[in-house]
Amino acid sequence: TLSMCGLSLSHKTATPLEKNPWHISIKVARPGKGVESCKGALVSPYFVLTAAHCFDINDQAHWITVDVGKTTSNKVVSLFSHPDYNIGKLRSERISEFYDYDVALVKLEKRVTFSPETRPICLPCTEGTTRALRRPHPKTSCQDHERQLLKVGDVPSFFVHEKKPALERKEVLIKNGPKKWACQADAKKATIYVNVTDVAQVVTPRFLCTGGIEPVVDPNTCKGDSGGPLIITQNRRYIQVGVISWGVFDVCNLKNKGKVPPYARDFHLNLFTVLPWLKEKLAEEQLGFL
Ligand SMILES: CO[C@H]1CCN(Cc2c(C)cc(C)c3[nH]ccc23)[C@H](CO)C1
Repeated sequence: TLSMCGLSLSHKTATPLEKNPWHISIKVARPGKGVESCKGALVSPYFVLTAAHCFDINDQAHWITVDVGKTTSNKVVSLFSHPDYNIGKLRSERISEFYDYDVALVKLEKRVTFSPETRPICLPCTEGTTRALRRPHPKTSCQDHERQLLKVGDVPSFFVHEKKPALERKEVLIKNGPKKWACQADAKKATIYVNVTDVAQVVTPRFLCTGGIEPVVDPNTCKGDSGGPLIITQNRRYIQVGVISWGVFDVCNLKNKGKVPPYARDFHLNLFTVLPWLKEKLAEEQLGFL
């Protein structure tokens, strides 16, 4: 049977992981170069969805540890970054980091046993999401999912920031209507994008944009939130629509002394734009892709 996705415990005494049972912490310990911290989401018994920029072409599998539920360092067997991800693609235009298609799947050595603190999140265009959206099966299409989840306008969503031992939910609005263009335009205020003439060079159609102060002040991501899920809640079920990719301003960087500018925006890889790749890589996970 297809196990239920996007379920969590929400009572007062539930633990942080029971409230966010899909939450995954990823660490890459590069000898002589320190540890890179990223987050991810459990999407099936074998796979964790995260950001491609968490990894480097020279990373060895045994440098990567993945904390799932209460067990730490599940062994990584393979890493599938999206084939169109290439952080150095615009180097010739003096744009040092390019985050298009910033998404990856980590395959674990051992399948994960689900438990109250270890459960998968729902992915768009799967049967699990059709059920979570309470849409009549099989009439529901992938386009129906997109229309229902990413409505035109300011779309309520959240990401999870890990502040040990807590997992804090940060509510943000996806600017998916008239505010989208101002959201994207602020990307040019990022330090490394000074040479960017047309923002469309770096903010490609793959991104969802959050942050800023209109209509309300949105919390911002930190570098260490990279790879975590951007989540939409429907009927108390959790559906991942994005992967935290990059931000204009790292609110956790102490040099920034916590003063956050109004142009602090965050960009998330929109999962609806990489469905063929997701479907191919997760073909054996019985998620029932539409
Ligand atoms: C475009 O120029 C910027 C690229 C990314 N930024 C780092 C960064 C990454 C890599 C990932 C996530 C999730 C971030 N959230 C906030 C910052 C941040 C720095 C600015 O801090 C320069």
